[in-house]
Amino acid sequence: MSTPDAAAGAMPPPPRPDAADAAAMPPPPPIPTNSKTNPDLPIAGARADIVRLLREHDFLVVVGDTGSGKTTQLPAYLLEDDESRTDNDTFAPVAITQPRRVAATSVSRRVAEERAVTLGGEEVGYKVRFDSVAQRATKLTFMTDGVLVRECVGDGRLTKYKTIVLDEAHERSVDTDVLFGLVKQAVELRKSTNDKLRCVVASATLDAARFSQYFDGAPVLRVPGRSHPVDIYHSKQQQPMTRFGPADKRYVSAAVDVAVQIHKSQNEGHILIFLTGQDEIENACQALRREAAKLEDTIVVGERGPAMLVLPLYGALPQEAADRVFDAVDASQIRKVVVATNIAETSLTVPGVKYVVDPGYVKQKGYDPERAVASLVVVPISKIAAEQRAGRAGRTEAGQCYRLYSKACFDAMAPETIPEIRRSSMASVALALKSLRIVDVLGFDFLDAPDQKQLACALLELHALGALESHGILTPLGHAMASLALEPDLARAALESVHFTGEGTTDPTVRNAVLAVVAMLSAEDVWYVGGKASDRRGAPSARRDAADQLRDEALDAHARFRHPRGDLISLLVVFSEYERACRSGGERTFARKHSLRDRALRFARKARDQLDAELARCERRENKRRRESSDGRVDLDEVCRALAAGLCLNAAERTLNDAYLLLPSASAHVQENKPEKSLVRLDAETEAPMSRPPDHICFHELRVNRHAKGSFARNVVVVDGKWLKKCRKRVGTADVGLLCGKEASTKAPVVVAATAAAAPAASSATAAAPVVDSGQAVDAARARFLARKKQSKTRK
Ligand SMILES: Nc1ncnc2c1ncn2[C@@H]1O[C@H](COP(=O)(O)OP(=O)(O)OP(=O)(O)O)[C@@H](O)[C@H]1O
Repeated sequence: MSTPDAAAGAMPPPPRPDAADAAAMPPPPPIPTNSKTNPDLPIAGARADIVRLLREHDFLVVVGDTGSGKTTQLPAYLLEDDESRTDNDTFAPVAITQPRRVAATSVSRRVAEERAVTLGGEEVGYKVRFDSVAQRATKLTFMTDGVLVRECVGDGRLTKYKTIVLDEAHERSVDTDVLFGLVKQAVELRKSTNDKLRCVVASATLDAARFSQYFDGAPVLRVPGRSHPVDIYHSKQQQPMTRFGPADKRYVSAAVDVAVQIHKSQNEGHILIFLTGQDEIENACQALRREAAKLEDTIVVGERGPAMLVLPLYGALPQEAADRVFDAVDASQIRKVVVATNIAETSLTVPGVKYVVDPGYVKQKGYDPERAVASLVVVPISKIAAEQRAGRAGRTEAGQCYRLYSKACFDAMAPETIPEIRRSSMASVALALKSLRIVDVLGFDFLDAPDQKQLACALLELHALGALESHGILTPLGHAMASLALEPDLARAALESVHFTGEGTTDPTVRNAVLAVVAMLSAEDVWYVGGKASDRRGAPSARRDAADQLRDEALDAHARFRHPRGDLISLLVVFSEYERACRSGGERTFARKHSLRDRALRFARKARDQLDAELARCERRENKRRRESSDGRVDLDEVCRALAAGLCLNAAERTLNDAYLLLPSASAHVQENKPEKSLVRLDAETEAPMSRPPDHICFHELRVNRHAKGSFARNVVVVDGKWLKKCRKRVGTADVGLLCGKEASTKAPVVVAATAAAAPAASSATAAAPVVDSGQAVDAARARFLARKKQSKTRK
């Protein structure tokens, strides 16, 4: 079927998906007279087409310019159409996915405002990780992709909903890509029933033909027109790039300078600056505040313009801090300067933003499958991202976008962002798919099949962590891991702390301690070190001395928390002392006094409470009883042992010169090109409290430090070699073919062949068969035998 491509608004009338159908089409449903939608937005012209096409097709692709009204208006059209109908064929409840929590919360608030209803009532709500403001019957629920993926885990047919709107589909996070396949499957499952599920895929910029083809030849509706025009200015200079990202951080000071210039010379209107991460943002905020203070001092009486209000916005910010960005202010008195990561790139409307400053970089997740380590790298953005950023300036009035890169540089940008699934750890993706009973994960219907090698490694990791049987079925432990809102390694640690798979009762002090560590790892970095890193290197000596002093003071303040058993236990000490401070009402001063990040502590506390409830559900299912702790003291051996069970695939042992040698990853036995032996070191702060370097460590993160020329294990915990041996006993014993529910073959391992990434999913999975040593061969044969036995039992 060819792709129908419709247009709305000022364009010629949309060609129908099929001419014969069009002739027989019923007239478009009338727009309710009491509509609470905005008739002035470009999407309003396409309203009738949206409703009609969605009644006729299971899938609809809507491509509309940024600000045309896809996010806020389209779901409301579906709701109002329901209200004007008398039959039972309704669109609501509708789930609308957003790539990020700040988008889900702020957009739902906007829609509730437009509809003059209370957020969290029957009409509009939101659900994000660790926070749900919605009822079961809420008709329009905005949620992150991740939340909907997790709902699919519990209900593969998504029976709660009648329509799914996959918004910002171009963002291509792992969750979005998984959702494409899951929603497609749910629509298929409900196709032949009278409880149809429909799906709208919406974006400002996506390859409509590819999406249409993937979603069963869905019609494509184009909605041209922005709410307001945006003038774009390019810089004449080119930022030098290296293999590791921009050559220096000049773009941060350049962005600050441009914002200050705008503030001094331009009319009212808020400014939005895009930077790559929290540290950069906090540094830029400090610089902007310094500039604002200087301006205040030099302003001539009577010439005072609006004062600058500098606000950060990044993913790890707690809700209240993020909310400040959206608070209404009098623009004649205050000019907001919001310094944000790319979380402000899609869906968000910061009312009154008129100027966007875009240096053209983003921090992206990368993944090194050889060492099974995730990393973050700063890379140039794609054209799509640049357009989205510019789009933020024209939301509530005409705007301007200042690109700190040349037009030539823009022309050279990649057209779209590489999907996250192509550059991240697949462990949680594979776990989610397995918990949906998708056995042949390598054959899953992805829009873009991820790297087969990474996916195969993820399966091996999950098997090594005890989440998968050798024939690819999820173990009870794996099911429990999938039900926790955590990465598989941390979920494993949490479940180990309650002896999920073992005998005995749970020691609540150990359980709570592990949960505290896991919650702290889910928050932003708690250790706050004042002074800019760039000031400590190569700055004039006075600035360097001041920065060094700030840093030393912070490290001194942190030293009291540092524990000889490693950073993870130090985090536990911080958390416990913070809790004590909260109980005595001293939480407000605690962070400042000890040079810690208050937001991280508050976030961790909330995350711990949520995890506590989730883990309690698992314990109830397992019928675990809690033992009364005799004296309330935490058995740190048990805490470290539980953490080791989760992090055992990130483990290293000491070599003679106090460097640490990484233990083989779960997939090392099937690697065709064996990875180089990798040495890592400990940070000075981790090492300081230890009387001697430990023999074995596990870690949560590995950082490559280009200045110190080496890799450093971060968030380390000291573990016992015996524990590691026990937790790692499944490492290297699995067969990827079997893990995908197929027969193991004795041929070479497809998973790591140089051509594996390019091979189509299904065929590579069929052929997959790791090379195994004789011990592993026996295990694999036994697994095959058990799988066959199980199959024949099922047949009987
Ligand atoms: N919080 C808000 N305050 C003021 N106006 C808003 C707000 N949210 C949305 N709007 C208005 O509604 C318009 C449509 O917003 P909406 O988010 O629905 O557009 P969109 O097409 O989804 O854009 P994008 O593709 O950028 O997400 C905006 O351009 C803006 O004019």
